[in-house]
Parts: sequence; structure tokens; C-alpha cells
Amino acid sequence: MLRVAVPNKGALSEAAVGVLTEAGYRRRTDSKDLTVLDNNNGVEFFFLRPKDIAIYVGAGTLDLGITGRDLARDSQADVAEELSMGFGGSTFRYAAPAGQTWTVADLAGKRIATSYPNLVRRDLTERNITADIIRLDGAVEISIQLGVADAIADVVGSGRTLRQHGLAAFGDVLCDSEAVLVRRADTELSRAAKQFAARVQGVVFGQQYVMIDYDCPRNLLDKAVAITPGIESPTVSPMADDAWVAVRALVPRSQHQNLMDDLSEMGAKAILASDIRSCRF
Ligand SMILES: Nc1ncnc2c1ncn2[C@@H]1O[C@H](COP(=O)(O)OP(=O)(O)OP(=O)(O)O)[C@@H](O)[C@H]1O
Ligand SMILES: O=P(O)(O)OC[C@H]1O[C@H](OP(=O)(O)OP(=O)(O)O)[C@H](O)[C@@H]1O
Ligand SMILES: [Mg+2]
Repeated sequence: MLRVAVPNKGALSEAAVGVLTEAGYRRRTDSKDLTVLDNNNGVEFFFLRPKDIAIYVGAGTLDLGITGRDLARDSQADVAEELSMGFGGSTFRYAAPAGQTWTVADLAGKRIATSYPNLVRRDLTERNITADIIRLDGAVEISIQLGVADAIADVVGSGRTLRQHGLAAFGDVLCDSEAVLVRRADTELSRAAKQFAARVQGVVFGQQYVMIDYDCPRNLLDKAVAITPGIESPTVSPMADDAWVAVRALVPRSQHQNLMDDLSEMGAKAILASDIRSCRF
């Protein structure tokens, strides 16, 4: 039985469960359940704190896990990313009271509050900076105001929490994060684990792309193919009227409305966009 870890709460939990449900796996019915046995698919799910997931997977106790890239790096567990999942995007950054001009070099000798001490320590070491790391569990943005730190290093999503606490980010991003499926580093995935990853990837891909279908005047086909090149190449089918062809191609979801405008301007007709629920390559 394949053993897979899923965030039991927090920023990644809902989207992770959404992907797994769409991929056909059983969901938990009680949010207090820490395990769900999906006998039909041969998977046992473990609902764990996102911060702990890489530790279980790195130790080989669990085969795969969904967590944040930043959390996996901070855990220092022996894991590798099998795939990125396209949600839970954030950056991990230094921040300090807005209005003061900070550079990373100014952190020398200062107190830096964070819930990700290993990420911060590694960054400071690479820069040859010595500073005090104050390890906090959360609500890090309030720590300067409360007098325990001079600066912080924390997850920035929308940036709202920083702004609300009168803070501004500075310096390079320490980690560009998103939800990832991790496995133990330097080990072959089992057939079941590969199949699980392929199913998840199929759903993630379906969330990132849409299928576009349209009717195109044959003399404009080259132009149309340049607008919608698809993944390999678009499918072009004959139509009853020889002056026209039907074209079908996958396009990135984020661009599909712009591309539909372009196709329409070019002279394409009956332009349709449809969701893909899942796929395999
Ligand atoms: N806007 C966001 N706010 C917080 N975390 C985010 C955001 N967007 C993505 N994430 C990611 O979510 C993960 C952190 O998850 P979560 O906040 O659930 O963990 P936690 O802080 O350890 O738990 P908790 O907040 O329940 O104490 C990280 O990988 C982080 O990068
Ligand atoms: O940039 P934003 O969109 O405002 O999001 C970032 C905030 O969200 C997270 O906190 P969370 O809600 O997980 O609480 P925590 O600090 O207790 O972990 C993170 O630690 C930041 O505080
Ligand atoms: Mg949090």
C-alpha cells in the first residue's frame, strides 16, 4: 500500500485535498481523522502538519508527501521534488519596519525572528553574516513591535500581513515557494508511486491549461498555429467547407482569454474554451 502525506490544515490543505479528490482519491469525512484508507486505489493517506511532512518522507516512513518547497528546505530532510503543484505560491523574505532603509548586510549583529531558522541560517552563512536567529512558531510579523527582534524573515503571499504590521520586505528572495510533491531523495519510485504522481500531475496540468477549439479560414492557418502552437502541435481537421479547417490546441489557462481575442481578430469563428479535468502524457 502506498503511503502519502497530505497537509491537515493551513494554507496548502484545501487545494491539496482538491487535487487529490479530482484525481479520484478518497477524501476524509472527518477533519479530525489523521488517516484515510483508500483501498480502491491502494493508497493510505496521512494528514500531517505541513511542516512535518518532509521529515516523514525523508526518513522513508512515508512514500510521498505534499508540502511547501520552503518547508521542505527548512526541514533539511532528505527529500527531492517529484513535481510542483501550481498552488500555494509565496516568497520567503526578510522584512523590517517600513520607512527605514535596510539591506541584507545591515542584518549583521541583529535579531531576526523566523519560523524557518534553517533557511535563514543557510542564507546568512552564505553571505558571511552573523546574526541572532529568534525561532518563533508563527505570527512573526508582530515580533519586532513586541521587542524580541529587529527584523524578520517570513512567508509573503499577498503582502497584506507585512503591510498591516508596518513592515516592508527587503533583499533577495530566500526561497520562491509553491506546493510540491516530495519523495525521498536518491531512491527509485515504486510503480505505484509513479502512477500516483502521474495522476496528480494530470490534474495539476488540467488546472493550468484549457482546450481551445475554433474554425479557421484555411489561408490563415499558419497565423493561427503561431497563436496556438499547442504542446506538441495543434490538431487540424477538415471541415465540410473546404475553405475552412477546425483547429484544437491546449493553451495556458492564464492566457486563454487574450488568445481568444487574438484568434477572433484574426478571423477565426466559433472559438470555444473548455476545461480539462485530467490528462496523461
Ligand atoms: N499566503 C500564504 N500565507 C501563508 N502560507 C502560504 C501562503 N501562500 C502559500 N503559503 C505556503 O504554505 C505553507 C505554510 O503552511 P501553513 O501556514 O499551513 O504552515 P504553518 O505556518 O507551519 O502552520 P500554521 O500556520 O497552521 O501554524 C508554506 O509552504 C507557505 O509558503
Ligand atoms: O502575505 P500574506 O498573504 O498576508 O500571507 C503571509 C502570512 O501568512 C502566513 O501566516 P499564517 O496565516 O500561516 O499564520 P502564522 O504566521 O501563524 O503561520 C505567513 O506566515 C505570513 O504571516
Ligand atoms: Mg502559517
